[in-house]
Amino acid sequence: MEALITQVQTLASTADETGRKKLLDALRDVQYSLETPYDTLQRLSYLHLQIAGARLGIDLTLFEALAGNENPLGVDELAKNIQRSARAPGRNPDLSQGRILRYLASIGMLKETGKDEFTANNITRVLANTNYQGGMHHYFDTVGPIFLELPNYLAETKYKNITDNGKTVIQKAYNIDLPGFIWFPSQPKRFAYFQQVMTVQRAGAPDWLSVFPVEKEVGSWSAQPYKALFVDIDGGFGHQCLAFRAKYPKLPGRMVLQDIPQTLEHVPPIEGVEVMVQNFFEPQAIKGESKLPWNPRLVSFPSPYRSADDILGAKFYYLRNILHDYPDDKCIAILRNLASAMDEDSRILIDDMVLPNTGVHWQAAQLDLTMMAALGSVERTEEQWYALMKSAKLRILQIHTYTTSLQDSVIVAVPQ
Ligand SMILES: C[S@@+](CC[C@H](N)C(=O)[O-])C[C@H]1O[C@@H](n2cnc3c(N)ncnc32)[C@H](O)[C@@H]1O
Repeated sequence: MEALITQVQTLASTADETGRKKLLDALRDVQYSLETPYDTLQRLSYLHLQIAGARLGIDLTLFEALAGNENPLGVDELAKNIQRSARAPGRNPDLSQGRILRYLASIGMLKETGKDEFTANNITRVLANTNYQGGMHHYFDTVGPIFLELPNYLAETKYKNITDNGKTVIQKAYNIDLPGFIWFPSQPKRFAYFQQVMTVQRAGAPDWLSVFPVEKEVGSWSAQPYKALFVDIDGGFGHQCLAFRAKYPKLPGRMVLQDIPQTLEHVPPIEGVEVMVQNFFEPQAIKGESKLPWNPRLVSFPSPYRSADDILGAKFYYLRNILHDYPDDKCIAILRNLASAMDEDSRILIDDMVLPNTGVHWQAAQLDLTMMAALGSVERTEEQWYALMKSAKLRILQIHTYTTSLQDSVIVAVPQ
């Protein structure tokens, strides 16, 4: 047994991302093949409890306490840590029986080192990180109730595909009329958790800059007089602007982060990145037509808008994980707003999943169902992307794929 485990670990340590994922899936298949029906019942029936356990551990600051100590901690010491924690004020948990801790250890979220004594493992360290904690909150607090409603919703709607973002499971789960992405920003706590997890999505996997040939695409394009090189449309906290600038510090041209005010008010200043309010359902402000000279006194875009007339078209209009939030009619509206802003050198870069027609990975399939249930949208197959772009009167020039399980890709598009 030990030899087998060492062999698997060695294989994993030398594998690339694709190989590592293949190994994980193969190990899962072996595990399931060994299950008795009762094992299967046990595993599936308690899936809710696993994420509830993670939430509990986060609320009690257990993961931070263990990850912050090299040595194992006893339950009494852990309880004292929780009382001292600024994030769990007034909490005085009874850990004396170790029930929560032993459950978390039994499902691998921490490690039991002796009687009433625990230490961190790799999963503890993930759950001690604020952004991953945001993810646990997002999936437990906000997405969880949607999953619970999904079977009944689909039974009531005769299992039709969900394509209307005003009639998804979210309206039933939260007793609201608004589409998810209109309702969501009005929920500051939920929205903040979501933005946190957005910053770590795909962490550890290759990113789009590893495959997209930025310098080649920029070629002889000139940023003169004051053109934007990169507009991150609904870029959230601006992490892609940061990554782009870190990789290409010398490329000329302005960097612009656009989003809605509810998001931008949480974004700390980012050096070299101008922040601009832009609703993507309204005409894109950074556009090809230039009527007025540039006003050099304005070093950042005030909110709300400055005059759009003195802003020149951008080289790249980048949309990461935006179009998968919307059904086709809304995507077409977003894309048309961009198409009418583009000049002949502009390119739309869509950073989204491009699914194969068969053999979709479970991580992609679960995201797709979440999109359907919450937003009436879809993770599109290559065929669906081509059809959507044609309807938006755009032409796909290339598709650069950079992850294997999710098939994250950059779709490069121009007006037809
Ligand atoms: C799925 S997140 C993607 C964020 C970012 N592109 C990323 O990959 O991390 C969607 C973003 O769209 C923004 N958003 C939602 N509705 C919008 C609208 N009507 N106009 C502009 N941005 C919007 C949200 O504030 C959020 O930052």
